[in-house]
Amino acid sequence: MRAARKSGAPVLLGHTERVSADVDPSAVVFASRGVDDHWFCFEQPDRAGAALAALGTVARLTASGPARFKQVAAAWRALAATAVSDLPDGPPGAGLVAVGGFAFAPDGGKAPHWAGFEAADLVVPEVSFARRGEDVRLTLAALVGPDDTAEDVAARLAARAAGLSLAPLPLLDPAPVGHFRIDSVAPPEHYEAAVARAVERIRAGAFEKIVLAREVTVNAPTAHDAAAVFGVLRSGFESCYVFCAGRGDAAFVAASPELLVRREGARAQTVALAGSTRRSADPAVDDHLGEQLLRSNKDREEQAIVVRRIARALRPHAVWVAAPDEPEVIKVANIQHLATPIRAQLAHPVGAIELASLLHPTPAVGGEPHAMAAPLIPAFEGLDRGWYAGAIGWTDANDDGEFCVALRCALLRDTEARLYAGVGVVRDSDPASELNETEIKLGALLPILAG
Ligand SMILES: C=C(O[C@H]1C=CC=C(C(=O)O)[C@@H]1O)C(=O)O
Repeated sequence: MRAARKSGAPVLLGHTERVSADVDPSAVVFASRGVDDHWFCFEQPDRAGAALAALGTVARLTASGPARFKQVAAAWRALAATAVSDLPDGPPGAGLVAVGGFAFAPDGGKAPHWAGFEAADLVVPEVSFARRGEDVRLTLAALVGPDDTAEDVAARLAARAAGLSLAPLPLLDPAPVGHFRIDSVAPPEHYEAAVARAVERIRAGAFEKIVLAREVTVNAPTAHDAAAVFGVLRSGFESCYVFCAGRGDAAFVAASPELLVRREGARAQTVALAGSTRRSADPAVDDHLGEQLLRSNKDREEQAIVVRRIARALRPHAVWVAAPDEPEVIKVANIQHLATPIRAQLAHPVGAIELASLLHPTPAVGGEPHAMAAPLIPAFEGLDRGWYAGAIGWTDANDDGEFCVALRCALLRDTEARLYAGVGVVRDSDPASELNETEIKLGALLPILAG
């Protein structure tokens, strides 16, 4: 109150406390949503149950255009600079945070179905939970005005906390009654033709790589249940970033294998992910497929382009950037990829949002050189990517945070789901194989959403 009165402006207040290890942060958020609430759940189950789940809106920071990362970072910094909260303690993400996402394109998400998902869109939540292992913290936040009394603010926070429900996540109906309709928004032949045209341009020397995506819709007989879908994803894709961001009656949900950036103090971490092959239920065949991927010149080049660009983007801001010479194969439920973990020691304070902006879009989702490929992506794809292939995550009051790349995702609104999957196209890409690769990637969510 004193800080607000002194400045004459509202001040962000945060109170954090430890809660029982039994509290399931995402389940609480899903169960406690009101119709107008924004919500956000972000987990990586394999990393000691790492979770950040948030509900409600103290402030919403939005922007559009090429400076959108910078603009929301500045707005968050202004709020965090005068904030009053407990000393930082507990797992990453405990305390005051801003959570949300950035569309792939600077002005992305203009199509009607992306309504509510702004090109840069962070929410400072009223309630947030952070978990690592057995340590679960609850943070309650409010904007305190010069005329507020301590009793008013305490009553507001207590009312929010009292409205939280501990119900578990709902189960997905295993045998829904009715008919599901699956449609490729553009015919698959169009996609193959786009890949063929991109390959021609690459061979003519216009650019090195471009990522082209498809959109597939699933119309269900009843409304898609984002909470149940999230529950299935987090138990089937434990190594992935499983997230769900809610805006009104829409939810954007995913199980993404790709970290865009994690910033902890002066350390930044990312991964160069590209090159894909399917999984097999037979372990010997599965390993053989992984070996083939490691030996595929086409996939190695596709992935090396990503490593080079990330290192180039980080170097001007880092004391050192470290990456192994050879990629490794990572296996996710339905797919395997080439991956190179990349770490950097920052030379000066660059916040998590600025790091995301330096790296986004990597050639795992954009192209190389990006300036040449960028205008061709919407032209070849004929779709509004919205938040697909954008950056989703959170940042705290110290500008630490974590953003993943929104892959293997779907936008759910009522009975409609829109799924997105793309592939990296290089000079040796074969249109039919690339179409098949989109089917493998769509296979992460299709069986869950299409009954
Ligand atoms: C663009 C996507 O995946 C990227 C990440 C890993 C492997 C990729 C590939 O092999 O093409 C893509 O670059 C997607 O899943 O929609």
